[in-house]
Amino acid sequence: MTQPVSYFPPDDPAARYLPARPEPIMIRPAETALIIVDMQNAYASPGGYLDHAGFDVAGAAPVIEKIAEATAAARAAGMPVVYFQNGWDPDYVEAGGPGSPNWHKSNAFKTMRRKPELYGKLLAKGGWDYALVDALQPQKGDIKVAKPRYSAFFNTQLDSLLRARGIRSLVFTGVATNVCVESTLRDSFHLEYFSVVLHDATHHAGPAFIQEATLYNVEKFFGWVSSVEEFRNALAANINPMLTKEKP
Ligand SMILES: NC(=O)N/C=C\C(=O)O
Repeated sequence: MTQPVSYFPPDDPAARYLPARPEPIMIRPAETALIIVDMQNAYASPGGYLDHAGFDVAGAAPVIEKIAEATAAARAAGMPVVYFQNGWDPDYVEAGGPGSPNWHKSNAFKTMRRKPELYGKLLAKGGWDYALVDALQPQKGDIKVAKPRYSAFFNTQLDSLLRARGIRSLVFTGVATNVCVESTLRDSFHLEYFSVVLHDATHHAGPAFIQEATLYNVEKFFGWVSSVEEFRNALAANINPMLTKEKP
């Protein structure tokens, strides 16, 4: 067994050994949150914002199933589940207007300028596009974070909500790997969280190489990369393998 990264004694009985790249990492379920990034119709459904903007969303369907699996495993382990929802009020005041780079760079705004009939629909709170996909609905007690920009740590209560629960590790799923997942994960690194991406529970916006680019960045610079199966197995194990005689 490869020596894992750990911020606590790795033979803690409450800890779980999560295989990951570039090395395994120990997580304590009670100090870990499962993060579900922007699984809204906008990003994961045909007819949503990304689809209108010309991105291929076909890969989102298997990701929805994988996130459901990861969520069930997290719930069974007593791990908090956090849902992000990206967007703005229906008048787009929160989007910033021409004084904000968001108004110029957002592909939702570019699309609405090209197709004015979509104005007030894309990523507008209260609408279908903004809503979370039916298959991934929060349950009572889950944490919901509405975010107005790519990083969920910006202009939200996310950091306080996590710190108040003693969360030290984050496990990321959702869309888009290279935009909101990566932006939030980068900020999490600077805020001293240990972050893992479940690669098969994320989908990118853009060409296939950009998924690999983000996973490379995470593995090399900002965190760890694992899979839903490894996450499920780690949580299902009822004994910390670092306690056994086989430990390195
Ligand atoms: N959730 C995301 O990664 N969003 C990406 C693009 C956008 O919101 O315009």
